[in-house]
Amino acid sequence: MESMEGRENGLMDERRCRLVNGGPTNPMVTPLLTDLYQYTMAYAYWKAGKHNDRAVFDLFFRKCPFGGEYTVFAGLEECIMFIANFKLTEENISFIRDALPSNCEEGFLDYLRKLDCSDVEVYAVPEGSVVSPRVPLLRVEGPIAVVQLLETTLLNLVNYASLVATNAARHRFVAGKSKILLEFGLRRAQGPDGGISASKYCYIGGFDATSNVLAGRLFGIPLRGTHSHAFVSSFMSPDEIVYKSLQSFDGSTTCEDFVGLVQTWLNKFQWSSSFSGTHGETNQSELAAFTSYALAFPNNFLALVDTYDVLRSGIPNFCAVALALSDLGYKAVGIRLDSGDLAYLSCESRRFFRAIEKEFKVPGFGKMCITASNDLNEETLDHLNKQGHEIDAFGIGTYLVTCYVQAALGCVFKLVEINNQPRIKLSEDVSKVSIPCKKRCYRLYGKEGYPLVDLMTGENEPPPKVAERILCRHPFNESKRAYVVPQQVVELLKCYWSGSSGKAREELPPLKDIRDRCMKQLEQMRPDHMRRLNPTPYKVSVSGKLYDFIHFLWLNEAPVGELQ
Ligand SMILES: Nc1ncnc2c1ncn2[C@@H]1O[C@H](COP(=O)(O)OP(=O)(O)OP(=O)(O)O)[C@@H](O)[C@H]1O
Ligand SMILES: O=P(O)(O)OC[C@H]1O[C@H](OP(=O)(O)OP(=O)(O)O)[C@H](O)[C@@H]1O
Ligand SMILES: O=C(O)c1cccnc1
Ligand SMILES: [Mg+2]
Repeated sequence: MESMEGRENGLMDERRCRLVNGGPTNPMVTPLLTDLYQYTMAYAYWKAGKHNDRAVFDLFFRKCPFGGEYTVFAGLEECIMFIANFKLTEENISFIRDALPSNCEEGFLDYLRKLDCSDVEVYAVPEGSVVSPRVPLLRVEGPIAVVQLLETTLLNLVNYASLVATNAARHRFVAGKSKILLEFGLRRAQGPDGGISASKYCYIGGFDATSNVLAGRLFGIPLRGTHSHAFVSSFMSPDEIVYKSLQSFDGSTTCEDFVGLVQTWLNKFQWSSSFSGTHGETNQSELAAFTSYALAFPNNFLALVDTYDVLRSGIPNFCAVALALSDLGYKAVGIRLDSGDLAYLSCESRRFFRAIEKEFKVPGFGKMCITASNDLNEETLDHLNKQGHEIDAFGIGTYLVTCYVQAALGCVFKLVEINNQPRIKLSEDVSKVSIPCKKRCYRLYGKEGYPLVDLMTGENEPPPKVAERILCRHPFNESKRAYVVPQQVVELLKCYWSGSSGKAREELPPLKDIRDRCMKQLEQMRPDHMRRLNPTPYKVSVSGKLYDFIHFLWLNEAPVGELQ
């Protein structure tokens, strides 16, 4: 399916420059896109003279979405652009003044006037990485009042991005590498930002293209599309077609009556022994629509074949037009099925295409691209695979972009250290206890090249070394521990923002590189972590030293109960 051909419109570099200078994609991403309590806390920190206390926060999630054991991290570029451009305007400041209680001191407004992220540092896992619960995706360090003000916006930028990228990756996993995946969700997405974000992050997660024109413009994502039922049903009869001539592909001849040529082909099916009985009269208004589309796009002809009757009308009509094009040296692209039993209809369509290739000696006709759409999701892709089908490309909208199976990822932003003092957040629910300290995080790989475990250590602990045995402990379950001899050690958190400190930081890569990273990392995962049913949990652990410290702090902070 080549219509509206994938245009890698070379915008990637231009886009990056625009972003660096212009800030996040969505102009609503400003310091006011936050919860009120971030400003009330900032005021209270300021009032207590504590606003410049040095804080470290971790942004992480607690459980992989969709019942899986992997998550794709996305949204980092937008976070860094937000931080780089974090500055309150006078208008913002006067709005905050009105939003806070009237007894708040004016001095706070002067403080807000000078506020930016020049004293903030962000360490993050590279965007497009496969990540696991509890491991910080971002570690944000800086004056507590400023970092507190970043919380909601950073969570907003990471939560949906990572959820939908993971959803896309899961659809890719079920569809298989060889299939074309098209994101068709804009009309069903949760508002304009939902639509644009879905297109960007589904591309990272492994989709090939989008129908969303603005996403193509903004991010250089390949654009693809077919046509709708409205186009088909807008035609009444072939008599409507006024401009009937079509030049051959090589420009050497002109067919003055392309409509007639199509009709000749349709008649041939009726007389051919191979096709007799497969169809009677086809729908003439549909034939008119297909013929018109071919006249408009002779190089990119495809047809939505389910408006009237796929096998009795859509397919023979499509084939008649495709064969007429073939007479003039053009190669049709294929069909789209948007209703009915997609497995059955795709197999029958393929059978018809192959029969035509054989009967009329048109090489390649049997390989015509079959696209399917209509409420597709991971589950239906899996069912289609089990039944056997002949679909080459899937157009997926609603279930993909709305993340129908799971509404949110549940990333949180927790204080782990203040003025070099580690902090812990306790909970009755062990999975909600935060892991204290400014940490370093590593991915340890085993002999077979698979990642074995993600390991968190204290900041000043020596890093794990290749071929050296290291104890990895479950952060909360005493009995779960293992020695690991890594064959490769990769540090996960890298510096992406260093304020005005001059410290070296990572470049923000083009979207295509982020997508490549994602594809590569997903391929590297051990297959049992990836399976849809009861996947093996991927291990996330802490060093022995960090384990001891967590439990020391836990006992220190938790009040001892008294039984009466
Ligand atoms: N072979 C198949 N196996 C499993 N699910 C399928 C198969 N073929 C289609 N589906 C799914 O079944 C559902 C059919 O939905 P529905 O009955 O609403 O559509 P339809 O009647 O085919 O088309 P429409 O109402 O849009 O004309 C869709 O979610 C589709 O993705
Ligand atoms: O089904 P989705 O995964 O959301 O994919 C996008 C859908 O949008 C289009 O039609 P639309 O749904 O607007 O109308 P139709 O289904 O009635 O043809 C298209 O034909 C798909 O069916
Ligand atoms: O191009 C298409 O076929 C398309 C685009 C959006 C939604 N449904 C279909
Ligand atoms: Mg639909």
